Amino acid sequence: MSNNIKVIVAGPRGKMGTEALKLIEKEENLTLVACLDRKNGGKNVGEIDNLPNLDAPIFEDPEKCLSEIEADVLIDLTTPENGYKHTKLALEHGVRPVVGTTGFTPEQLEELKQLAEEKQIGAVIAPNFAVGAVLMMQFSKWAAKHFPDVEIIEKHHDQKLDAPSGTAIKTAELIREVRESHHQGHPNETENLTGARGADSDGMKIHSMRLPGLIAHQEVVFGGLGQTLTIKHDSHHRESFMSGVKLAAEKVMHLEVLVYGLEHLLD
Ligand SMILES: NC(=O)C1=CN([C@@H]2O[C@H](COP(=O)(O)OP(=O)(O)OC[C@H]3O[C@@H](n4cnc5c(N)ncnc54)[C@H](OP(=O)(O)O)[C@@H]3O)[C@@H](O)[C@H]2O)C=CC1
Ligand SMILES: O=C(O)C1=N[C@H](C(=O)O)C[C@H](O)C1
Repeated sequence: MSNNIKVIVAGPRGKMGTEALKLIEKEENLTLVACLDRKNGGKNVGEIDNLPNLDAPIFEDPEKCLSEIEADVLIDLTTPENGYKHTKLALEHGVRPVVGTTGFTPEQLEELKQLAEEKQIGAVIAPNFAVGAVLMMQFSKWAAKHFPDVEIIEKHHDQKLDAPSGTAIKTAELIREVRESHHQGHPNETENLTGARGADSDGMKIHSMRLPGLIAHQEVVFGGLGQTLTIKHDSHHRESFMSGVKLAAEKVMHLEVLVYGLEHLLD
């Protein structure tokens, strides 16, 4: 374990960013050296209402932040567009990105992977930092070997920007590694209301629900002759993601490539 990891957090006022600051506040081996926000530039974290009382400057300009601050890791919990820009800039400045932000395109992921390889800098992009969710995805991959007919139902709070969730996309990708590509349902089925059958990923269906009161939940439902199997995970609180964020911040210090998914860091 690295002793003192100097961390920049992007998106500190967000739901996840604030939770990440609380994590850093209580972990002795993590030190907050700056935050990247889209307001409050020039202020100190400790001055901002509802944020932990941590002593670190806030920057609005990512280039300035990464040039002026000596940091080991950038934890990004922002939006797809900004998260991608921050990750790229961090790699260019030799700062290891730990990215929870979802909604990157496959092309962006590939570009970031190549950049990390070129710079020989570790990076972690994890669509879900909750260990239970990682297990749910791995169990689903196993189940899909035996049950090739599967639908994914992901349920999130109604402030979420991207659909389907990064977790649902990653689950479908893992299932695709073992499932023979085929259309599901009746070959002549019609949608009398557009979208009724959900999004299509290689014949698998993905359904996205957005409601107040939800946090982050997913069910992977497999159907076989005379039986169904449901693999389900619920994050009831954003604390559920923080042990994964900590693990990623520690492990990324020893990586020289980009890894996509927390499963690559778990024993
Ligand atoms: N990997 C995982 O385990 C998890 C990933 N996520 C993902 O993390 C991301 C954040 O989620 P969540 O915290 O719920 O979202 P929030 O909307 O609560 O937080 C996002 C924060 O990012 C800020 N922001 C936007 N653009 C910038 C920028 N250019 N520079 C600095 N800050 C910026 C926003 O500022 P403002 O308030 O001004 O809009 C906001 O405070 C999402 O992509 C989500 O899918 C979420 C949960 C778990
Ligand atoms: O936006 C969220 O809240 C979450 N986003 C991630 C995703 O898109 O999968 C992880 C988790 O589901 C919460």
